[in-house]
Amino acid sequence: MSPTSEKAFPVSWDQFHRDARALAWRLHGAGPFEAIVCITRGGLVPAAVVARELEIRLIETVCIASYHDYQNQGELIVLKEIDPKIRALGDGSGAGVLVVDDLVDTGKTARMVRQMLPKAHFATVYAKPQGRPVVDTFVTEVSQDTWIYFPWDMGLTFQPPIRNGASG
Ligand SMILES: O=P(O)(O)OC[C@H]1O[C@H](OP(=O)(O)OP(=O)(O)O)[C@H](O)[C@@H]1O
Ligand SMILES: Nc1nc2[nH]cnc2c(=O)[nH]1
Ligand SMILES: [Mg+2]
Repeated sequence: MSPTSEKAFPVSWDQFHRDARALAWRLHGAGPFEAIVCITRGGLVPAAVVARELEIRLIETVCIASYHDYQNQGELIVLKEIDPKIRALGDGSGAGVLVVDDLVDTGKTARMVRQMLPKAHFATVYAKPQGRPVVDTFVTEVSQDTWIYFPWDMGLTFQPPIRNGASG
C-alpha cells in the first residue's frame, strides 16, 4: 500500500461480525474444510467467526508480519510456520484447508502462504484489486487507495462539529 492512502474505510465491531458471517455463508458451499489456517494477527478474528459458523475445530496459525510501519509494507517475515501435520493434509497439497485473513492488499502475504499450501482455499473479508486474484472468496472490495481501519485498532474519539471545519 502507498504511504498515504487517500480514503479511509473504518469498520465497527458490528460491521466486522456481519461481514465475517457473510464470508462464512459464502464458504459454506465451498467446503468441506478439515482445518483453518489463519494468518496472524489480522486473520485471528474472522477465523474465530468462520470456525464457529462452519463448526471447524482444528485451527492453526501462520504468523507473518510485513506492515511494520503504519501503511508501509516492508519485508515479509515468517515468525511461525504451519505445523507439518496441517501441511500434510490433502497429500501435502493443502486441499481441504481453509486459509483465512482479514484482508488482501498487494497480495504478497497471501502469495507467500499459497506457496506453502498450493491447493488450499483462500478467504478474506476485504480485498483490494491488486490482491483480489490471489483469493478464492471474499466479501467486500475496496479501492487500492483505501486504508481499512479495523475495530481492534480504533477507539472512540471526539468529533468536531461539521460547521467548525471538520473534514469528511
Ligand atoms: O496483501 P498484503 O499487501 O500482503 O497485505 C495484507 C496483510 O497485511 C496485514 O497484515 P500485517 O502484516 O499488517 O500484520 P497483522 O495482521 O499482524 O496486523 C493484513 O492483516 C494482511 O495479512
Ligand atoms: N489495517 C490495515 N492493514 C493493512 N495492511 C495492508 N493493507 C491494510 C489496510 O488497508 N488496513
Ligand atoms: Mg495480517
